[in-house]
Amino acid sequence: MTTSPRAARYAAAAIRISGGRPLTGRIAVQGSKNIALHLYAAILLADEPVTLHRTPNIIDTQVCARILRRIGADVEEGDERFAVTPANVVEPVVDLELGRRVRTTAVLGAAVLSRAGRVTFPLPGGDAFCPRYIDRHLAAMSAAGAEVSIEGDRIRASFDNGCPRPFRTDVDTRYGPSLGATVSALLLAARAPGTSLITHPSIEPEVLDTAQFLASGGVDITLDHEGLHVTGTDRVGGGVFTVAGDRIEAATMLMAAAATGGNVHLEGIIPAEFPEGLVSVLADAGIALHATPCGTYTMPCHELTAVYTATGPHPGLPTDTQPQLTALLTQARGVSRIEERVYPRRDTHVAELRRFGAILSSTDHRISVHGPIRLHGAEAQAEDIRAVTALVIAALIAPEPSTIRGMYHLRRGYGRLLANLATLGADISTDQET
Ligand SMILES: CC(=O)N[C@H]1[C@@H](OP(=O)(O)OP(=O)(O)OC[C@H]2O[C@@H](n3ccc(=O)[nH]c3=O)[C@H](O)[C@@H]2O)O[C@H](CO)[C@@H](O)[C@@H]1O
Ligand SMILES: C=C(OP(=O)(O)O)C(=O)O
Repeated sequence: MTTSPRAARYAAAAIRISGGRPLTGRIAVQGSKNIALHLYAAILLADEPVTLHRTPNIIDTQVCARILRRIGADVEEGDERFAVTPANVVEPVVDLELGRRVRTTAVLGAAVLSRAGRVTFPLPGGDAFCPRYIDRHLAAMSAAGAEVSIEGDRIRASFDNGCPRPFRTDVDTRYGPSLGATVSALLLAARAPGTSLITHPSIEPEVLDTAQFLASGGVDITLDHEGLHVTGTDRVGGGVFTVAGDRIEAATMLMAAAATGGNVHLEGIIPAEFPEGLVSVLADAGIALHATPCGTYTMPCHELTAVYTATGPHPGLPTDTQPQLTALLTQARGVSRIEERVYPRRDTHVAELRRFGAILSSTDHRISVHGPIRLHGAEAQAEDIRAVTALVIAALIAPEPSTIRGMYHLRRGYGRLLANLATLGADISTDQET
């Protein structure tokens, strides 16, 4: 990931927390970071204006808005609102510096290729907790008829005849279906004149919501045992859409509350929006989710229990909740084991959690956590977006003051997480952000 001047400022900023108090109360969940980011790419296909509501106010959406502007779109950013009037002339480049800062760069690249017939984009950024491949994105581009070449960290793709042809592509990887490659393939197929087939697709909400967006714009999409069948159109409609609640932020908040012996009422996300794998591991640990008229409620949990679990593709346990779950399980009775199966490893939080007194180990993709442990205050450094929230949870448990650096990662994905924690009663402050 490249660093911007803002990233350098955030890197020096610290989050200060004095924990040891149960977090209790009611908060509103932001719109989903990952759904919003994939929709920002899909918007590039629309021939009519699009407005998204409930967009999270985070660094990643700001960076993508700038990328869209440089491509030529007329972009208007408001309070949790993002409106785009399509470009008459599409600049077929995902800005090389901005594109290195976000993960959806290859998906943006597919969108520009689909729309403009050619594109140059850099290798994506985002978290760097392990190698994150994009070969299935490039395979979808080739299958759609593009000539694809890689020069250093720059990828070029172009169609001879200026548009994608109907194609068949498989987006499976050794770690399961690729979410991002499924969306890239969808965006290419959406403008191909005929029916394409995407086999072994991811069915994460990011994919289904992007498919719904395209379907409402006139693209015919069906999912069956063979995969996603997509019949493209040469004119994609626009409209108004609302981004679903951020299930990862919601899960983080309820785990923070449970880890401190508190309970939380989450507005803007209902229990059915939490993946089954997450609901069942939380239930095994002793945390039940209840539906309320406008959200989700958790009861205080008196004793957390150790679990054996593994991350997996939707509707399994999301990899993006694994670090927070690791922190929570330091308070659960027994030895917990979590296998990371979406990535070869995702464990930058493990060594940092030890600074709080946690007893845990990590071997390749397996993490073991002993509990319950009385955590103490610590100074820790977060290296990625969910690791930072795992460390925040540890600091909320520890009664002594803690300092966590890595604010950039937090601001990349969460618009008001710290404010929400304060609303629940956390003693939390940050350095002045300039
Ligand atoms: C299926 C899944 O859970 N995907 C997660 C993944 O989406 P994201 O779209 O970022 O990543 P992918 O789903 O594409 O990657 C999943 C795995 O497949 C591998 N891979 C991917 C593409 C490719 O072309 N070749 C390849 O080998 C990756 O290296 C990774 O190990 O990270 C996001 C951020 O953490 C999460 O929100 C998503 O839930
Ligand atoms: C790893 C994540 O983000 P990104 O793919 O943007 O790096 C995440 O959302 O947990």
